[in-house]
Amino acid sequence: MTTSESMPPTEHNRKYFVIKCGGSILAQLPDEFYHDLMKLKSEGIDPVLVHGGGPEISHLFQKLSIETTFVDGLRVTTDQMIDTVEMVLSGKINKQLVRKIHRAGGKAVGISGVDGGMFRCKQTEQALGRVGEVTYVDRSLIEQLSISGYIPVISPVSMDENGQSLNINGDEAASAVAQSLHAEICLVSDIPGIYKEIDGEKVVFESLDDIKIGTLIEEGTIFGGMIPKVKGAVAALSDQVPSVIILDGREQNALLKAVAHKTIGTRIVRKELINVTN
Ligand SMILES: Nc1ncnc2c1ncn2[C@@H]1O[C@H](COP(=O)(O)OP(=O)(O)O)[C@@H](O)[C@H]1O
Ligand SMILES: CC(=O)N[C@@H](CCC(=O)OP(=O)(O)O)C(=O)O
Repeated sequence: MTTSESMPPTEHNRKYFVIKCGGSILAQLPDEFYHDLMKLKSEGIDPVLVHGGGPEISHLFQKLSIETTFVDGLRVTTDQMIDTVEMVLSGKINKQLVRKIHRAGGKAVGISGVDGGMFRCKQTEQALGRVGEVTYVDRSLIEQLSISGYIPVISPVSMDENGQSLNINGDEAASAVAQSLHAEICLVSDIPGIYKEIDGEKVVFESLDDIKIGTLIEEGTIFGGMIPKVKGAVAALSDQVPSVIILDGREQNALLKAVAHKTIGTRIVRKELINVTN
């Protein structure tokens, strides 16, 4: 996946690659991961980072003796909790990532769904409290930063039409960003891909389609934080987003392999595409 050498990238022909870094893996990502980001950028592919930070938020709530609950992988977020969520995601974690990219020799700008009114969101459902879903992404800020040589680092925290902050799941935010940029997505987590336990052994699926994913959720093979991940992935699949890959960010050259469509992690594609390639 490279851009033509004769045609310098403009906002019209840029090739974006959306990378979502889960909170489960952030602290364990090797320096090589950040160097590979720079490599992508130097090869004419614009990485756009979206991050989570669920474990860090849970850890802080535990210290504050505030109980947290999840429904299908989404954190029930009360009015009292939302500011803490925003501080952890848009403050601490966002800036940690920006610092790491700079240490690797790159340039990054940390923003959240609020900045430039990038995400338009609505509350998901009353029972989840201040949890939202993205209904529209204005890609202009991402484009401007990318054109200027920066890697955008996006915290998913956002707001509704009244300016009230909303907690958005990182995987769902990444899916919305990728749809808007017509980019492939790489969901970086702490597992080698989506697996099923067979005779006590975790067998990783090399590829999965939307139909099979539905079955795996129903039978309980896919649970917890993996649910918003695969739902976001399936929602993003389109002519412009042909596949989404879920992988372990600690694997050697994970990002480069994902971009080159080499065998790594689990690739999620639409059913008709699996039929064509298999
Ligand atoms: N079938 C599955 N294959 C792999 N992981 C799964 C599966 N079902 C549920 N999970 C869980 O999903 C977790 C990844 O989701 P999550 O904790 O939200 O990660 P992240 O913080 O990286 O977004 C894994 O650590 C694993 O416990
Ligand atoms: C609504 C909702 O669940 N928001 C997530 C946002 C962070 C996130 O998505 O973090 P991971 O990618 O590490 O799971 C949360 O509060 O945990």
